[in-house]
Amino acid sequence: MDSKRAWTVWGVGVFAYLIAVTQRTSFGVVGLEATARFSASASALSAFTVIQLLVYAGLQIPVGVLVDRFGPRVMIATGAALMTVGQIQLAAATSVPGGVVGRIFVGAGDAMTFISVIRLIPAWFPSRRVPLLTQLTGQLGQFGQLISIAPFALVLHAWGWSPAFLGLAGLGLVACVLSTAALRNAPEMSGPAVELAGIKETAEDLARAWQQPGTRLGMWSHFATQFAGNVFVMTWGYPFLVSGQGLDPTEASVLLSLFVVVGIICGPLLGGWVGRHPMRRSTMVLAVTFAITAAWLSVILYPGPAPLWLLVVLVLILALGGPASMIGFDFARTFNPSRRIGTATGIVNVGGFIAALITMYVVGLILDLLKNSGFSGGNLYSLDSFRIALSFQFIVLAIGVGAVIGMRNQVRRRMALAGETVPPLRQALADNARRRAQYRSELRAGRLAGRDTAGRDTAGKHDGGPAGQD
Ligand SMILES: N[C@@H](Cc1c[nH]cn1)C(=O)NCC(=O)O
Repeated sequence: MDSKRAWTVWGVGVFAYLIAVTQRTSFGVVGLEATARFSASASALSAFTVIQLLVYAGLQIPVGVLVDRFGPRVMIATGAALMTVGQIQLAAATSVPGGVVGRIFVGAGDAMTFISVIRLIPAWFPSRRVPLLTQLTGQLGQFGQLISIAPFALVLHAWGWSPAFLGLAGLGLVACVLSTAALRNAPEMSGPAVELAGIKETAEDLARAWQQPGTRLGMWSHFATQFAGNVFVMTWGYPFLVSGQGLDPTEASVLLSLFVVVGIICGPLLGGWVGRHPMRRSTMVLAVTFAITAAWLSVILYPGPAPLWLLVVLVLILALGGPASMIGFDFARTFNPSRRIGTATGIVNVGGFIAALITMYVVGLILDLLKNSGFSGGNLYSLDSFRIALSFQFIVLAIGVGAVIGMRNQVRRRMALAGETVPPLRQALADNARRRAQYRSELRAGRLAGRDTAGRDTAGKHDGGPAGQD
C-alpha cells in the first residue's frame, strides 16, 4: 500500500473524474450555439441540464451497489465509454430529443465515475491518508470545469459544434483506455478476490448501508453543504450577479471561477482537519452550513445591490460548501465495512444533487411566477425577484441543518451504546488546550522521548469502523 503503484492508480482515477467533470459541465458554455442548432426555447435547453442531473442522481445508489459488486475499474472504464458515446451522439444531433439522448448517456457515465474513484482510495492507501486524498480527488476533479470554459469553448468557436463534441468524445476514449490499462481494484497482496454477492446479499447490503445512521448523517451533510454552490455555479449565480446585482459579465465569470481556486486551497486544509478531528466532522458541516446561511442572508437583506466585497465573501463561503460536502463521504467510509463503501457513498452522493435539482427548479419557478404576476416589472431577473426566489434556499438549508442534527443525535446514541461518548465541544477544546500546554512544558523540560511529534494520542481515531465517529 501507499506505493508508486498506488499513486499511479489514484492519478488515473483522478484523471478519469476530471474528464467526467469536463463532460458534465461542457453544456454550460454552448447555450447560444445550442439555441441556434436545435432551434430550441430557453426551457427546452434547460431540460438538457436537468435531465442529465436527474439521470446522475437517480443512478447513484444502483451504481454504488454495482461498484461494490464489480469493483471500481470496470465501472470507471464503462462510465468513460458511456460519456464517449453520449458526446458522439451530441456531436451528430440536430434535434432536441437527439441532444437529450446524448446528455442522458453523459449523465449515466458521469454517475459511475466519482464514487468508483473514491472507492479506490481506501483500497490502496492507509486510512490516515484517506480523508486528505478524498478531498484532493474532489477538488482536482473540479479543474475539468476549466477545460470546458477555456479549451473546449475555444475549439467550439474556432471549428464548430461537431468537432468540439468529438474532441470531448476523444477525451472520454483516452480516460476509458487508461482506466482499463492502469487501474486495479486493490493491491494483489490484499488477498483473493472477494466473491461476488448474490442479489439477496446485495439487497441486504443496501438495506444495511441505509439503516446505518452514519450513512444518513453523510447524506444529509452532503445535502446541507453542497447544493447552494451547485445552484450558483450551474444555474442562477451568473444571472443573479449580472442582471440582479449589475456586475459586468467578466466580473461575474471571475467570481464563478473562484470556486475552483477556493476548493483547491481549502479542500486539503479541511481534509487534514477532518483526519485530525474525526469526532468533530458534523460540527464542521454545521459551521459551513451556518456560514452559507449567514452569507446569503447578508446579501439578500442588503438594501439595493450588494457591494462587490460582500459578493466576493458570498462566493468564497459558497465555494467552501464543495470541500465541506466531501465530509459526507468520510462518514460513509468510517461507518460502513469496506464491502459496503460503494453503496454507502452512492447514498451520500444523492443528497447534495437532489437538493440542488429541487432548488434550481423551484427558484426558476418562483422567478417565472413573479414575472407573470407583474411583480418583476417585466424583468425576469430583477434584484427583488431574485431576493424572493433565492430565499427558497433557506428552507432547504433549514431542512439540512435539522436532519444533520437529528442524525448526529442518532449516531451519538449508538456510539454511547457501544461505550464511546463524544465530549461536548467546549470540554474537548479545553482538553486540547490543556494537552498543548502540557506538551509545551514537557518539551521545555526535554522529557519528550518516545512521544509522537504532536504529543497527541491519535491511535484508533482515524480508522472508524462501523462504530465510527461523528
Ligand atoms: N462534493 C462534490 C465534489 C466537489 C468538491 N468540491 C466541489 N465539488 C461531489 O459530491 N462530487 C460528486 C461528483 O460526481 O462530482
